Amino acid sequence: MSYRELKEQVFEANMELHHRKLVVYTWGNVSQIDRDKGVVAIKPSGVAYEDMKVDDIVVVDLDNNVVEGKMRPSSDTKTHTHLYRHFESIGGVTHTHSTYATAWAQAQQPIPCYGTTHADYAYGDIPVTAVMSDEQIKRDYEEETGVQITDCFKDRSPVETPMCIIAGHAPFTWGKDAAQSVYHAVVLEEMAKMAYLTRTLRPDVQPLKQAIIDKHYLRKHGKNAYYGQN
Ligand SMILES: O=C(CO)[C@@H](O)[C@@H](O)COP(=O)(O)O
Repeated sequence: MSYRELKEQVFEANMELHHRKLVVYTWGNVSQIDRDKGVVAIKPSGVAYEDMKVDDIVVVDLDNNVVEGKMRPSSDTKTHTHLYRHFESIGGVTHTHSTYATAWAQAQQPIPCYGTTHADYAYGDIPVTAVMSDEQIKRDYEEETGVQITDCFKDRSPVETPMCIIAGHAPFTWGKDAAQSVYHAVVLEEMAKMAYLTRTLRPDVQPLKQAIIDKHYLRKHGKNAYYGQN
């Protein structure tokens, strides 16, 4: 894929985030990797979605050096590249400050799987990172954000749970490409809203029983999946 094609896909994915009303002003970013070339295209930092153009998308390598582009890349670039280096199957990453997912992040609570809408997309709860230490914040904040995320996935699959919420901050989602990572950001926001409403209606509600989680997740994503047409 040419840099131009990669930048166009990343631009479209960023615009989809805006179109879905998951970002206000500049509060989010989407990237996509070309693993053959070892480069990532990402939104420029601090540019309003209304003003952004394809040529503003910045291409960086996996060590965060700018390879192409006149603008400074997203301030969260190091988190994105950390995820690409550690989750080898992913091709796109999205970060938003969408309201309900961010509320769970600020409450520093994982999002429990209360229903089948959630189980259709993520296998179990949505993990929340640990709160960063002062030392980590000083060391390399954006890289450490990535470390906090990958630490949550030592015992779980980033394919089965393509999303995480960052304590005190906001969500990150990922997928096979930029478009799918945005799709997961939209899904996460709906899941977070439903979970919030569920717990508000019934504070002592328990997570969905495992057999139903298994049924819903696996009928859509398991090796014998039968949901949809593929
Ligand atoms: O998390 C934050 C701000 O808290 C950032 O993701 C958000 O403002 C977007 O930053 P960039 O414009 O991508 O540098």
